[in-house]
Amino acid sequence: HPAELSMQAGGRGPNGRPHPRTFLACATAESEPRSGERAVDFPVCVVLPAGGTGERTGLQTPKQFWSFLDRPLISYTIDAFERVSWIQNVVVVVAKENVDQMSHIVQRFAHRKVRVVTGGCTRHRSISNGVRALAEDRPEVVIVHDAVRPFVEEDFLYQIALAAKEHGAAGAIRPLVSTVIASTAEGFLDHSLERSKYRASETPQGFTFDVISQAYQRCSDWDLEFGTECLHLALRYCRVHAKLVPGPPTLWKVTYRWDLAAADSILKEPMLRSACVLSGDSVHAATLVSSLQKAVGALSMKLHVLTDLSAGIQAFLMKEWNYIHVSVDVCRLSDMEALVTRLEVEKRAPLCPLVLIWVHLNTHGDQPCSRAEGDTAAILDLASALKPNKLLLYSIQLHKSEEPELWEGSVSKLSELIGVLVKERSPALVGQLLRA
Ligand SMILES: Nc1ccn([C@@H]2O[C@H](COP(=O)(O)OP(=O)(O)OP(=O)(O)O)[C@@H](O)[C@H]2O)c(=O)n1
Ligand SMILES: O=C(CO)[C@H](O)[C@H](O)COP(=O)(O)O
Repeated sequence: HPAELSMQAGGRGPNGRPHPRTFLACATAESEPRSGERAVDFPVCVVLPAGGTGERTGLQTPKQFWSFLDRPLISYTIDAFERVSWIQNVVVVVAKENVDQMSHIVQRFAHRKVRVVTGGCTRHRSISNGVRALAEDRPEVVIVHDAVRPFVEEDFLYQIALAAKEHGAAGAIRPLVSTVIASTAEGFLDHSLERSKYRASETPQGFTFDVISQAYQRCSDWDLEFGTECLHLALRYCRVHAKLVPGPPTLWKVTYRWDLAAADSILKEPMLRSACVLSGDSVHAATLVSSLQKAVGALSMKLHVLTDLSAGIQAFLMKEWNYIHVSVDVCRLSDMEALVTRLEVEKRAPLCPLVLIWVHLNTHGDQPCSRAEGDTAAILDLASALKPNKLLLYSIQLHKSEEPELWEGSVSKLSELIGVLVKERSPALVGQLLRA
């Protein structure tokens, strides 16, 4: 016997389609300053050079505008600075032809500390323009950070800011991965450097405002054209020996095409680890969730189970990237809409798309559930309306078999599907009915 799935539509427009929803355009929950971090007690501003073309990626789109989960790379980097409460302004330097695009990104992702400035034809010229734009602010310290290094952490920025204030300049370093050698004009080995004595210079780098602005005022056109190192300008033109601070490997610069793939997987990694399950209080749902806990454990995923949408769950709703809503036998569209409304209020302009998986558990009969054509269309409608708002709604149906082997197989399939949906976050599959 097919299960009795009743869909009760709610919150629909005159044409029967769900009302389009709009997230509030305000600061992201992810951008709120984290409490408990150490704060510097002097003014710090940031220059993000983002005026390059990204030639080495071989792509038409400059890498800083390459999209990850529907958000450009530059926006992740900006977010890493905006969430630091003691950073005042972020000057983003872009090529003239990208100023409009950048302003649109600032608006779309509700960046609130950003000023957009036009760059130059080399990295040094772009940074120099960015520093000049801070002349009126005259912060104590200026942090310079490549826009294409999105994974910088607050704790490391704190170390750089403090060292810059104390020593005039400071920069991140990493061990070299290859030995540096010099070649003769004919292409033969001339000499090699003793690798343990050298370090790779990375960003962030910090400078007192006076040091960085004087360095750029005094340096030559040759430096601006061919130089690659701000710390060198501080040494050469201000006699400041920068303090070198060992940084984490995640500071690496997106340079080649495969770096884009690495960035994509690092950005998605935290989203794979957990999901918030709204199970209701039915015994069948509890059985499903307990079996599912074990199955997703194999994917190194944890489930936080909540039995209803009542108060006290705000913390979970805010933190999570993935939600699983379990309905047993009766699937009410209005329940799903209540959850969606709650998520929209709690998450506000999420950094990345949220995954919402609606699990329909059928406990009647021995056949997989079927659904009337209209019900499937209603879910598809709701999912399409939510997609532009970064809520990806999927649905999976499964049958509660009394045969342990069949039941185990279904739960294992369900866990596999959840793993894939959470990992891929594919807009193409929203609203589709999957079967476990
Ligand atoms: N005229 C330039 C050139 C580079 N940059 C920025 O400097 C950072 C580091 O430079 P790099 O990795 O060399 O970027 P691209 O110059 O874009 O890359 P490529 O050399 O492959 O073209 C990047 O954020 C880049 O946008 C800049 O602001 N202005
Ligand atoms: O690490 C850096 C600072 O020292 C810069 O990112 C690096 O110098 C940029 O150089 P290029 O644009 O040639 O990659």
